[in-house]
Amino acid sequence: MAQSTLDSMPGASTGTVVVTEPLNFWGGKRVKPREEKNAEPVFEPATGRVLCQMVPCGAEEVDEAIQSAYAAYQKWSKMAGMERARVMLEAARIIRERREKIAKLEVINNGKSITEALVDIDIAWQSIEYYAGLAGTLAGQHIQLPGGAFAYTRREPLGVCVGIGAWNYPFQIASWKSAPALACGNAMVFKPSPMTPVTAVILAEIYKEAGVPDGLFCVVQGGAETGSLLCHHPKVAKVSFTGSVPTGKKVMEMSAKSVKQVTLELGGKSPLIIFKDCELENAVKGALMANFLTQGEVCCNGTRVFVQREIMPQFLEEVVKRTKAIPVGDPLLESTRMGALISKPHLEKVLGFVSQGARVLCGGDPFVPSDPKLKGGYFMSPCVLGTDDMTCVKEEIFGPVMSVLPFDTEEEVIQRANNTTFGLASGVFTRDISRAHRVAENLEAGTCFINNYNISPVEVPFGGYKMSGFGRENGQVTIEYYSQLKTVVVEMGDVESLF
Ligand SMILES: NC(=O)c1ccc[n+]([C@@H]2O[C@H](COP(=O)([O-])OP(=O)(O)OC[C@H]3O[C@@H](n4cnc5c(N)ncnc54)[C@H](O)[C@@H]3O)[C@@H](O)[C@H]2O)c1
Repeated sequence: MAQSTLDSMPGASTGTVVVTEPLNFWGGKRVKPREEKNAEPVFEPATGRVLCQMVPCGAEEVDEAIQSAYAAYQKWSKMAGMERARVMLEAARIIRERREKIAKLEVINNGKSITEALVDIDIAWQSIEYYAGLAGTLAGQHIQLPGGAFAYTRREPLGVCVGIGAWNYPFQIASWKSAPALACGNAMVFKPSPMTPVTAVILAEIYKEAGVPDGLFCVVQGGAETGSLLCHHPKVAKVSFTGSVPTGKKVMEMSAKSVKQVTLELGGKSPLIIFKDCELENAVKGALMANFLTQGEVCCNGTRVFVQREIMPQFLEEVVKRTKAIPVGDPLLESTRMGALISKPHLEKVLGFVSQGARVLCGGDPFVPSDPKLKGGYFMSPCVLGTDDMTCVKEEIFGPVMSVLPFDTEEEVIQRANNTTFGLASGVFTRDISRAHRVAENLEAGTCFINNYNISPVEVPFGGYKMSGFGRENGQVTIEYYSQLKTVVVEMGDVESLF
């Protein structure tokens, strides 16, 4: 298995790992692709080398995975919440124990720095631990009715849920979706992005080792076609999707045909508003955190940084100085703060945005690290832009590109901040607490950070407004997105019939 891939991890360095084990998982084990003919190469972003082959699952394989998940669901859903919790806590413990190996594999497949990947893996096990804690608390209500009759509600699972993931947080997305799903008694079939297929199957193995019934968490590999087979399958009760707005719309349309529930975690172009009364040092740090994690490939990034005109010169001086100082290079080195973008076409797309006539204050060029093994990697220098009204300020770039825009008044900046079809996140830096809460109230976004940016504790709901999607991940509320209420009405006397 990839237990063997994982075992090779401690000594692994960039440019050395090849993954050959099958990447599908159902029925409690890894499953070889039925036919190899549509195999696609998966690249290690830091070197441009082929890491493995991704072979998409066809209709029969998708059906097998779903049937195996359904069989597991029949057992798992009958267990008490506390029994499910014990298994999930064991899964969280195993992930914690193997965090370094899993993080390394994530880096090799995704290109992000090891420092960040370790945080991602920690957030993944924390999410499983958090929902394990909630599993035993799921309960209904008792409602007294006239004449001794009563009703009660039962919080029941939905059935087989599908998770479809993006490539920027592969292991974490699989955990954020499966943790609440499993806590509520569902099974999940997860499809990772075809660009990052290698770590979801490790999560599947860990769940199995922790004691879930075979089939409870399955992994099918593939792209759009496999995703569409999952969304159309009649035995699937819900689809939880993380990805771009155009794909999210398709997922919703396909799911509508058989009235499946849908959660959509989509893209963003989030505003970060910095008022002149802010603590400047923190605001600068906040702007960097809002733009440069995971090479800027983060859905909730605050890529439109609005700065009040009076403090613009000092702000720009600091931000540009620190952006230029970000160490870009081998993502497995602890000193690296920015690794490689996910793919060559994506790097070219991001560089294309920069070259659209914007005022470049720093970066925005292809970057070739001095280490010869990284020559074919997809690196660029982090970039700060200083002009308004360009495509860069409207469309999601999904790369290390921050746009800094001047503003004068609170009223004006709120109107400009909300002038977007997206609504995933937002942020405000100010020392004026009334202003902070007023701005938070008026921003049209699912999250508003006050005097910080891009922290995502698992206890806190996360999700979008407007075209950034609906439904939530994390927090107690997500239980509602993975369960349904049954009402049971109980008569204690005779039936009063009108007939
Ligand atoms: N809101 C969030 O939580 C969040 C988190 C991470 C990424 N994102 C967003 O994801 C996007 C980047 O990820 P991406 O490039 O992988 O997005 P994408 O939309 O191209 O792909 C996402 C997933 O959908 C699958 N897919 C593609 N076509 C499909 C179809 N027709 N039917 C079913 N599935 C299909 C892909 O194979 C992949 O697994 C960005 O827009 C980013 O903002 C959002």
